[in-house]
Amino acid sequence: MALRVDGVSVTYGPQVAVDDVTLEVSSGEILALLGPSGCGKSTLLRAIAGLEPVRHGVISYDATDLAAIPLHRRGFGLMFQDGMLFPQQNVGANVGYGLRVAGMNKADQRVRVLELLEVVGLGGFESRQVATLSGGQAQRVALARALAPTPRLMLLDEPLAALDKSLRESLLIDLGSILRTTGTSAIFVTHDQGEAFGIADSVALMNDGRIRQQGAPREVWDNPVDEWVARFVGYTSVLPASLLMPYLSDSELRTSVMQGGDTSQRMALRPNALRPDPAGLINALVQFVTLAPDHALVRVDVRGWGNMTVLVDADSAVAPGEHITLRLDSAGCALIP
Ligand SMILES: Nc1ncnc2c1ncn2[C@@H]1O[C@H](COP(=O)(O)OP(=O)(O)OP(=O)(O)O)[C@@H](O)[C@H]1O
Repeated sequence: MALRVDGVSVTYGPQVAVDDVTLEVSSGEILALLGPSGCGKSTLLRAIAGLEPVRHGVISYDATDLAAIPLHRRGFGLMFQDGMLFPQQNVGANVGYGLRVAGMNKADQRVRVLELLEVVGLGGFESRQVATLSGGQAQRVALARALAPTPRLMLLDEPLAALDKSLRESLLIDLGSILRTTGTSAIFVTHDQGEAFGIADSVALMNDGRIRQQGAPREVWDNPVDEWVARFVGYTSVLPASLLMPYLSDSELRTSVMQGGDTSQRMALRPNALRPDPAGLINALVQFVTLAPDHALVRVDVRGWGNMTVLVDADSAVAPGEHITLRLDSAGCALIP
């Protein structure tokens, strides 16, 4: 066990920014804290860091309450969207900051700085001025600086948000592999689903200050606990299960629906839940088509169901105004409890 957040609330005046949150990060685990803008992710991270007072609840590390322990003695590394490097210092001095503060001797500092620059792929950069770095290089320096004192937990607040898409993708992979090879536990705050699911062992979905669901990425994808979570993780429609029952071929899912026995049961559908099929029994009218290099998303209207999104192969030509038939594929369906 490592970090435990137990019933924690944080308020700004009358506003409750973090509302009774409980979560755990075990040793070596990467937890992604995912949610829309303003849901309270940064506030929770700042409370864990010791930058925000906790109104209710307890934050502890290895069963020690952190309430009386200030930021610099918690042993946590911090990294933000803007690396906040010290502009007057060169790269080596930036990376060595935490080591100087900890009183490490000069020779050991130098060894550690060079080692960390290698880890983040910036070997040979120690004398460079911060102002001459690209955005991606600056974030690598910020990562090296945070990792240098061997933090027991890294707190990362949207560390890639200021970078362009392709750099974000490659740095995400590097970041994940650096955290894993150094065995560093981490909380990674993001509003980007792809980032969260791409890096994390566990994902906590937050909305309105509360954790709505926490679990392994696959578990959250396959078993969203409610409609909000379902839509947030990419389900595009939610319909009464009774409407879909006649088209479900998967016997296990049919049994679950029947066992639920409750006529208000709902089912969430991803775009891959509906597949074009000449023998399909669901009639749909194509409204518009959005092309991507390897697939297309087709907006259709199904009578009684409303607008639905359908995933089709990039080379299967469908056009607005066309009538097509679809079948229901249980692989893209989830029953909402
Ligand atoms: N210092 C502050 N004073 C007052 N209200 C604040 C303060 N910081 C944040 N808030 C409010 O608390 C709520 C949560 O903000 P927070 O920054 O934690 O959200 P977030 O999920 O990190 O959002 P984003 O992804 O946009 O950064 C918001 O409604 C915000 O306006």
